Amino acid sequence: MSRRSLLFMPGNNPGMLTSADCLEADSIIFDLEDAVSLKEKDAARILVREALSFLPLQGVEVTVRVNPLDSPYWKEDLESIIPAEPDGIVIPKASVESVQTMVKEIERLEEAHQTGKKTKLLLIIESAMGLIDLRNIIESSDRIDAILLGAEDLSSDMGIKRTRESKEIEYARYLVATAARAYRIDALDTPFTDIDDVEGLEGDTRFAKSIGFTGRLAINPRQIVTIHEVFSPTQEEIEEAQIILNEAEEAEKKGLGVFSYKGKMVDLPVIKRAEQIVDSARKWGLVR
Ligand SMILES: CC(=O)SCCNC(=O)CCNC(=O)[C@H](O)C(C)(C)COP(=O)(O)OP(=O)(O)OC[C@H]1O[C@@H](n2cnc3c(N)ncnc32)[C@H](O)[C@@H]1OP(=O)(O)O
Ligand SMILES: O=C([O-])CC(=O)C(=O)O
Ligand SMILES: [Mg+2]
Repeated sequence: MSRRSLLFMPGNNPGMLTSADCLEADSIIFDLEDAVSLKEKDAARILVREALSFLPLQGVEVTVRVNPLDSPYWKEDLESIIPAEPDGIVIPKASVESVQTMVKEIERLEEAHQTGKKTKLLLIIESAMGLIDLRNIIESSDRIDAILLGAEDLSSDMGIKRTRESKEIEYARYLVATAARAYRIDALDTPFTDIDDVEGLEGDTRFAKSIGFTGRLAINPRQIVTIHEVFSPTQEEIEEAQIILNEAEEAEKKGLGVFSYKGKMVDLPVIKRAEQIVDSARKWGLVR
């Protein structure tokens, strides 16, 4: 599954939860972790379970971010949420140990409640250790569908300051994007926290896309349009990709593996990129 946007909603906010399927996000994350205060943990867990069970939630992927392994909440979170069959569980502060322990519990609950579903995992990499152990973490379960970078916790773990320019998280971004692409799973970038800075969001998202991210997290519905615009191919890119694919078909008939288009060489990698563009345009309804 490829997602351009994943919108966070604090799990204790019923008004937001009920808007989940009408905000146009590709995916929603009902949060039980850092957007929910300690006093509200129990209330949020119940509300999210009810939302999953009784809201229509059609046409949008719905996942739940549980609390981390070193908290007293994660087990109760899973016990309450897995029977309500979310599409995925988002594991914060991911490590090999947290993935393996939570997968065991998820499997037990799926079996006990006969959910008939293989819940996907989306992992947040948000510590220095998480970054250097990335490969082992991704290989620790076959349910992992996406890697998310969590730059706020990462900065706090590293003792560094977050800036609008984000130079300080560049290495982490390259690592996460490259590792996720190596395993053919979604590479999802950290949220842009200044919700009023549309220009900043756009520039930062363009950079993320340019190094291999396939989507990013959002914290406010107003950020979705910009994120989708950046992660969707433009009409010009789609038209050019279609022309290249047509020309490639003609070249193939003539037995040519390489040809030129607008003075530039077209060979297999270029054709593959054109296919990717047309596939994603189809997926997002930008072409028939
Ligand atoms: C580092 C991390 O862990 S990030 C992940 C955890 N963080 C979160 O989940 C935060 C989610 N976002 C939010 O709570 C809010 O967007 C805030 C606090 C950042 C800003 O809130 P506001 O200033 O009220 O935003 P804004 O004025 O744009 O809200 C407009 C409308 O959108 C709604 N809205 C805002 N954010 C969201 C959201 N994430 N999901 C759904 N609806 C939302 C508001 O409820 C409001 O609705 P209304 O007009 O019916 O009252
Ligand atoms: O991963 C995220 O989306 C946000 C997060 O938890 C962080 O930045 O610490
Ligand atoms: Mg975090």
